[in-house]
Amino acid sequence: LTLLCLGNGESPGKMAFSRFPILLALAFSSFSFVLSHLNREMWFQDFFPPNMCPINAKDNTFYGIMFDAGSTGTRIHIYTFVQKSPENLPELEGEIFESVKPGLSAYADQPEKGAETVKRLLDMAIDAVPPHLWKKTPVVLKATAGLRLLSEEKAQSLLLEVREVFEESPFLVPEDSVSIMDGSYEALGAALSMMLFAGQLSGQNQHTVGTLDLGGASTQITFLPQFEETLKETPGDFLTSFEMFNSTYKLYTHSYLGFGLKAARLAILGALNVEAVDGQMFRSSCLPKQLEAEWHFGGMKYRYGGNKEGETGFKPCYLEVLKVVEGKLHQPDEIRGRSFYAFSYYYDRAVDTNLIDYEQGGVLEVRDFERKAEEVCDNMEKYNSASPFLCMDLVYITALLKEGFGFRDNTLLQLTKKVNNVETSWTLGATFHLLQSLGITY
Ligand SMILES: Nc1nc2c(ncn2[C@@H]2O[C@H](COP(=O)(O)OP(=O)(O)O)[C@@H](O)[C@H]2O)c(=O)[nH]1
Ligand SMILES: [Ca+2]
Repeated sequence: LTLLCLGNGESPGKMAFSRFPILLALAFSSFSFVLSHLNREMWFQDFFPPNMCPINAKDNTFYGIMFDAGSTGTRIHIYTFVQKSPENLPELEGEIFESVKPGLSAYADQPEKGAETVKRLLDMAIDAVPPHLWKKTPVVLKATAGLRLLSEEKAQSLLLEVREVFEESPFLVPEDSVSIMDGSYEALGAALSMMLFAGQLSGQNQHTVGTLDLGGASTQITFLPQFEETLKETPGDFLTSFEMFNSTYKLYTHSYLGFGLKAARLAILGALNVEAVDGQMFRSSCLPKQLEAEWHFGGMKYRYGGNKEGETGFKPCYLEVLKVVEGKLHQPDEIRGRSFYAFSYYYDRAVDTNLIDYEQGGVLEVRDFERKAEEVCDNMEKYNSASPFLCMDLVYITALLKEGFGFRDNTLLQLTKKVNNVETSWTLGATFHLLQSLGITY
C-alpha cells in the first residue's frame, strides 16, 4: 500500500505554508478498489488511519514550481514534498501560491512585459526554495485556453520570452518547460490532484473522482468511468490512459475550448470569432435593459448592452444561452447518477451569490444554480452593482450543466477551492506527474 501524506510545514520563504497537520493520503495502487466500491468515504477510512502519517518530518525535502498561465491570470504554485523513504511515495508538505492578473494573453503584443509578470512571481521561488536545492527544482509553465485562442505567432513569442526568464533563473529547466498545455493534460492534472485530495474531502457519498473546471476560455470534465458501457459509448478522443505507479488508469476527460465562462459570454453576445468588433454593439436579454458598456478580454475590446426595447429576464436569457450549449457537448450517461467536484468559476459565482461560503465552499445541487439564476435575472436592477454579467453567468452555468453535460436537477456538486490551504488545481497533479517523470526524489 502506497501512501501520500501532508504534514504541517514551516515556511522557508515569506509566505505561510499550510499549518494543518492533514493527511493527504491516496493509495493509487488500490484505485481499482474505488471503482468497485460505492462508498468513497469508507474506502478512505478503512485504508488510511490518520496516524499513519508522521507529522513534521523535514528531511529529504524537494520542490516543484508550476506556473498556471490561465486566460484570466498567471499563478505560481511552489510545492514542497518530503520523501521519507525510497519505497514510499513523496508526501506533499505544503504550497506557496501567488497570482497576478491579467493573464499572459493580455500581453499578446508586448511579450517582454508578459514575461516580466512571470519573473516577478518566480522571484518568490528564489526566496522560498533553499539555494542548495535550486538546481534540483524544476520550473515549468503550462498555458491553458487563453493562449490556445491566440494566433500561433503571438503565443510562441510570449512563450519564448518566458523561456528566457526561466533560463536566466537558477532553477532546473526541463525540456519543453514552457508550453501550451493540451486540454486533456489539464484535465488529467485535475483528476490526479483530486485523487491526491480524495481522502481529505468530506464525503457526500461520492462514488468516485469526477471534476468539473470552468475557466475563462475553456471548460473541462473528467471522471474515472465505472461502467464498461461508458468506455464503449465514448468517442476515443475523450478517453485517456495514463500510467502511474505501475498501474494504468483510463479516464474520461475532455476540454471544451470556447466554453469557458468568459468565452461563453462572447458566444452568447454573438461576438466570439467575429473579426471586426470595433464599434459594434452586442446586445443580450441576459443583461440589464439600460446597460451599455465596454469589456476587455484576450486583448480585444467589446461593446455590449441590454435589450433596450426587447425582453430581458430568465426565460428569454435561457433561450439565448441554450443556442450556445445545446447539442454541443458529449453527454456520458454515467454522470447522471454521479457527484462531481466543481472548481473555478462554478465556485466563484456560487460565492458571489451567497450560495456557498468563500472559505468553506459547500455542496449544491444543479437546481440551486437554476433557482439563483431565476432570482438574479428576474431582478436584474437589484443585482446590477455586483456584476452586469451575473445573470448571464448563472444561466450559462445552469444550461451548461443541464443541457450541455446532461446532469440532473439533483446532481450534487461539491464546491471546493482549497483543501487545508492547498489550492485544488490541476497544477498539483501535473507537478506530481512531472517530478515522477523526471525521477526527482531526494
Ligand atoms: N481553486 C483555484 N482556482 C483557480 C486557481 N487559479 C485560477 N482559478 C480559477 O479559475 C478561473 C479562471 O480560469 P482561468 O484559469 O483563468 O482560465 P482558463 O485558461 O480558461 O482555464 C477563476 O474562476 C479562478 O478563480 C487556483 O489556483 N485555484
Ligand atoms: Ca484554468
